[in-house]
Amino acid sequence: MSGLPPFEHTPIDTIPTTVNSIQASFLSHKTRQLDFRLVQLRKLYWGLKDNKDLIIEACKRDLGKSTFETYLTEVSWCMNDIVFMSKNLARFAKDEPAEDIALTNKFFGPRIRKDPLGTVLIIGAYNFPIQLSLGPLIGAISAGCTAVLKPSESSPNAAAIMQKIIAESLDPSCFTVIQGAIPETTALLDQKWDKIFYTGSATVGTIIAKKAAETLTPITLELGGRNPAIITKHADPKLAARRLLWAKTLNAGQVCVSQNFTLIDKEMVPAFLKEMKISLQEFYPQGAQKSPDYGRIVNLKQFQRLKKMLDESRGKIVLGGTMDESDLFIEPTVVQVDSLSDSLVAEESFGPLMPILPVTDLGEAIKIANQVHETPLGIYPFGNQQEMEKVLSQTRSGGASLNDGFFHASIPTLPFGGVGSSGQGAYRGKASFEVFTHRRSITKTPAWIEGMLDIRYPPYTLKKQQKFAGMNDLKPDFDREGRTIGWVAWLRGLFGMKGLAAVLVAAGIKLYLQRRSKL
Ligand SMILES: NC(=O)c1ccc[n+]([C@@H]2O[C@H](COP(=O)([O-])OP(=O)(O)OC[C@H]3O[C@@H](n4cnc5c(N)ncnc54)[C@H](O)[C@@H]3O)[C@@H](O)[C@H]2O)c1
Ligand SMILES: CC1=C(/C=C/C(C)=C/C=C/C(C)=C/C=C/C=C(C)/C=C/C=C(C)/C=C/C=C(\C)C=O)C(C)(C)CCC1
Repeated sequence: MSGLPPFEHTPIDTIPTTVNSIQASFLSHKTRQLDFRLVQLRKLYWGLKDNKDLIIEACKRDLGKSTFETYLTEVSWCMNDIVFMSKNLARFAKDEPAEDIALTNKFFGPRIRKDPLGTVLIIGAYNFPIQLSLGPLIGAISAGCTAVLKPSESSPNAAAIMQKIIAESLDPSCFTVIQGAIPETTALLDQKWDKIFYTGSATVGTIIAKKAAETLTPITLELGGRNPAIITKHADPKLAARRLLWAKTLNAGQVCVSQNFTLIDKEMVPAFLKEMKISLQEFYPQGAQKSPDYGRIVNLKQFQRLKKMLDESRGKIVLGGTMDESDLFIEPTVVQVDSLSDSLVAEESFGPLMPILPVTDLGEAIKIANQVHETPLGIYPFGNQQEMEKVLSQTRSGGASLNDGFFHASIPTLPFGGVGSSGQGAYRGKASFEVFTHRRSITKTPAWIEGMLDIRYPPYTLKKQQKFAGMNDLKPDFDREGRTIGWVAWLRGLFGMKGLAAVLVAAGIKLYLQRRSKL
């Protein structure tokens, strides 16, 4: 008896009614109250704390995740997220004075109200089943939305324990879990949502985006990888090996942001492989399969997909390579490949396979990185400062870690998301609140100002137009060639100043600003 609840598909015919009632709760306005949101968040915190051991057990069963990794990346991750939100929510939710408002418009008190988007659907992925489902849910609760969560059916124990925690901790009229796979998700997508937040593959992301487009439903898509690491000849091979091995062994490489392939200067290959071997031995002295720290592939289907990728590779296995289907175990495996079309480079592995492709120089590495995936989720250059800056300035990606594998993604309050085909929208920290929030622009026109507003009403006259232009038109600080014009020309344009007067005033302003910046 583990105490883990069973995973049970939600009957499909109940889905429309459930969604209707969650929508009705949004329209009851109770989630708009800040106190209500805070209480929900705090109850979820205690629900997680009280069920910590069951979550650890669930992730062990679903993914062979170690207690350490489940604690770090799932339980403590979400609990910290809640404490952070609870401490900052009042600040995030407060009306903001609008930025960049001209003096004449200040009278109308322009401000930004943070409105909840409404009723949202959150669809989770299997690899970090708790974090990738509850992270967005914490954002939705904070923003004042009501929500339905559809966890991944591929991590059924984690899905079931989340359902229990949510049912016991949160207001069931506002937040609920629907369990299931494609049929249940399809039934959910047939409902009208105010936002869909999806984490998973680009293939399913496309299905979601098409469905959402039918009703102009906004979406956030957190999609997949094919992320490059780049090692130049100036990199430290020991650091690169250790850090990239970590990024591919956490959760047995089932991490959307881990490197999918490594482009390595050919001079560095022997040193890098030597250090990789040492690091692997240090991480798992008795071998990865015997280590309690190393996870398993989520299911047989994914195991066989990874095996096929390795079998079809024309590369040479230089480290690891053992597999055990009965245990869903795949050893951390480094394969030296010689072509971009190799099965290990062409597809996202989402497992502990580490192809390395030798290149002649950084220029070639950047060219290949851009060719394989124009906009990956992450990019990981190792080299000197100049080389890493060059990688940043000549590539695009959702995020980047210099001199590391996906460090940026392990900082919980840094906005996280893809770009282009690796996703759209970002969350975590304040961004989790914002992604479920509409920034509603508001003004209030005072009654007493009516006399001054006269110029906006017909009948229109040239005099009214000139008055409006005098008040409203901005003076350009650029000339007809697109060049920024200096202080002297700008003052001349602004005040009609002539020659020496403009030069003197400009010099005076410049001197004043220089002195102030020194203070
Ligand atoms: N960017 C991120 O934050 C992030 C995080 C984790 C995983 N991923 C990506 O997700 C992929 C692996 O995760 P996965 O296998 O759980 O993804 P997946 O796309 O197979 O499944 C994700 C979710 O979509 C649902 N789903 C699957 N097929 C569907 C269909 N035809 N119609 C409607 N819904 C459907 C599933 O039930 C599940 O809840 C990888 O590509 C990985 O890179 C991205
Ligand atoms: C201790 C001192 C210092 C600081 C040390 C620091 C900052 C150590 C950091 C350790 C880290 C970052 C450990 C790793 C944690 C890994 C985590 C949290 C992994 C998270 C994985 C995630 C979120 C996966 C996501 C997956 C997704 C989205 C898709 O699949 C100094 C340096 C300050 C000095 C004093 C001592």
